[in-house]
Amino acid sequence: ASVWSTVPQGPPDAILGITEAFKKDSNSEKINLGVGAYRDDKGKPYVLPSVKQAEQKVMQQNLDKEYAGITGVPDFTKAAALLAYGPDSAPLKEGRVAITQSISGTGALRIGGAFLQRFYPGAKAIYIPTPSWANHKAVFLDSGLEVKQYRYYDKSTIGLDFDGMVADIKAMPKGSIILLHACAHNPTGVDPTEEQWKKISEAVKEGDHYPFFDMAYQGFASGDTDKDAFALRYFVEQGHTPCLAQSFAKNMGLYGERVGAFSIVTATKEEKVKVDSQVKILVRPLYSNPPVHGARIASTILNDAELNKQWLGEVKDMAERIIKMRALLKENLEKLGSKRAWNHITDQIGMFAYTGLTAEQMTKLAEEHSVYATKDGRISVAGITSGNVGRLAEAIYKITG
Ligand SMILES: Cc1[nH+]cc(COP(=O)(O)O)c(CN[C@@H](CCC(=O)O)C(=O)O)c1O
Repeated sequence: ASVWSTVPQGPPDAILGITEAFKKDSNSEKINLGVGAYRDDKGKPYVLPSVKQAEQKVMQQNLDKEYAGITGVPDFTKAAALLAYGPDSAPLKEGRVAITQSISGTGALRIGGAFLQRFYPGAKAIYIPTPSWANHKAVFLDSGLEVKQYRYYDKSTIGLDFDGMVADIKAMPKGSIILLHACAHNPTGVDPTEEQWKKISEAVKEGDHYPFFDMAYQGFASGDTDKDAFALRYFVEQGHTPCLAQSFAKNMGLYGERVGAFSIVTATKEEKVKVDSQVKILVRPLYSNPPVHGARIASTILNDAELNKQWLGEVKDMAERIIKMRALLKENLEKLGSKRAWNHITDQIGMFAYTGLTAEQMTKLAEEHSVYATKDGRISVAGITSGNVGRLAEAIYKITG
């Protein structure tokens, strides 16, 4: 038999597989609400003008193509840490934040998972919300961690199961690792309020748990990068020493450039130096050092006052377009006479709306109406345009009434 004759056929990716199905559909009116990637009101991918300008600035510098250091472009990682933790962050000012560039958010999560597997003094298990991003479980299992779950989403209210979440945090063995979506929870779009975050911080501290923040949408949720970093910064102010995965895929539209960062808040500068050394030892055999182009673009935007201001405006515009599409979809469904309550569509925040539709209904949406989205009922609101929202509402109404 051939050497690979025993390789089994694997299933298509829950999220990226939707785009494949979408591409195969010849219906000119087809709508792709699958992958969480921003689209403009014409349904086209959007390269931010600030990114185009930053890229031109980078090209004009005629930089070389030498290897970056293992932890990447320093001007990028410094600026990424400042964006996340904020100018008033004590650990940042005291030089206690270890940070490395990563292959976008996924790479940051993977470095984090592997680092925790190697050095976390407690149980090598991570608790992720129910539900969570479809790739979280695989990233952490492949990092060698056990993956457990905590209650997060309440199907009956299509909102946060706050009591369940806090009860589960309190029930976790002391010193457990807990993954928290910093803002714009994927796939539900349901975020804790600031008051609820404060209680979650207390529960995490009570259990001496270790918080791992995944911030893939900073700026993209509310349109304000400081507001979207509230949970992370509050936890740090409360004395937690979290680690953080950052992605610039969505808020800078750098999806394919793979720009991200992984950081760890340490207790002292000495500890930070040791942690840095072990992150380098972990990254070197993984991919040695990261791609420089996307990081140079992001660094140019973050470090140039003019471009940074322009970028913040563009992120706000993207967030606002999504918020508008939420309202339009709800309006259209109500206009059609739908008997269902759709306020969750506008109450939710960030890239996704968790519709509450069943897997069968999502399959029908695709097969009968050429509307493509993930089977869990999540739709990427960014795929909605003023041109297709009417047809989308009709399709949903025909299926749900
Ligand atoms: C919560 C979360 N964390 C990390 C990532 C990783 O992103 P990146 O920086 O590109 O590695 C994503 C992207 N998830 C959307 C994009 C497609 C994907 O699944 O990947 C999505 O859920 O559609 C997330 O939604």
